[in-house]
Amino acid sequence: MSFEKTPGWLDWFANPSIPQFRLPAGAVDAHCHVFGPGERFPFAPERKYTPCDASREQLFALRDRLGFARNVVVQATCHGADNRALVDALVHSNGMARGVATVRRDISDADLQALHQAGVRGVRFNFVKRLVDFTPKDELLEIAGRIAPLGWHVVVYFEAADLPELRDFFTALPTTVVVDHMGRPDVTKPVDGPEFEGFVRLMREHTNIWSKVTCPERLSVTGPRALNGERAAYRDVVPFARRLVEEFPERVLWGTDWPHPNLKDHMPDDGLLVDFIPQIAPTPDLQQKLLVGNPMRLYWPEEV
Ligand SMILES: O=C(O)/C=C(\C=C(/O)C(=O)O)C(=O)O
Repeated sequence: MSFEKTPGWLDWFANPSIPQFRLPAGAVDAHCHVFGPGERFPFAPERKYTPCDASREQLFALRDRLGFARNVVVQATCHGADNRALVDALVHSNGMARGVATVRRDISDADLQALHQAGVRGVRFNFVKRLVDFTPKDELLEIAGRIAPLGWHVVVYFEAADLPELRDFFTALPTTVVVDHMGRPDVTKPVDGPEFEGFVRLMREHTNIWSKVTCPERLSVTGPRALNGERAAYRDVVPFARRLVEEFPERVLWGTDWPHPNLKDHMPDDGLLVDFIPQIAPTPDLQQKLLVGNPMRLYWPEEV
């Protein structure tokens, strides 16, 4: 079956630069996806976008080029709750990839066990309206109750404006909760303004809540333009990510978000994204926790 990409779709960056920042040994790309290939793993009928293909082989080649050792592959909404492409990537990673799946309330215990065997260690609850249809909170709580005994966690993706309405639901979850992309803050607002302060307070008051300090390319208004010839970019996102890294050094994760779905104005050079890391995690200790210690504790606890 062939699929026509959403009009205007931006394909992932074909020839990413080698980062100047040398990743620590054992670094984990803790947020990335695989798309199909559609011929082998059809995209879900209920999807809100149709991407290009982005195979496990291409993901692992990027991993090696950038200097990562491991991946956490997150189910993309274009595959709905059909986790076959994700599982295929995990079982062909020689144990170097773990996964975050999307499941529905009717999934059997046997299928949950099979996902665990393949390397899945979490489920994703997506609240971004342009990506998914509404799922009742009671269904999500039921799923969370079923995956908690497996030692899994819940990854949540939402728009900042929706946090007030979602806060009580997040704090009721019986697992570790990992927030995608810092809850998508409006970086044109002050980093110590009421909006982001609300997110920081959520993490401060609930030590089971983590955040990915990812996707400057999605959040930035200043964009990828480097300053004075430096390779640094997305400078307006730095204060937000750096605040979380410095205040919660044991509860942050980083990932490329390759192959970068639904970007509209540019496609980032993944090597440039890696060079963004020292700006938000300015010391070797913070980099070690962000890139190795924290993701290993969450996804490979048996090896820690
Ligand atoms: O890749 C991301 O994390 C962000 C996006 C898409 C998804 O997460 C997805 O389709 O699962 C987005 O903002 O469009």
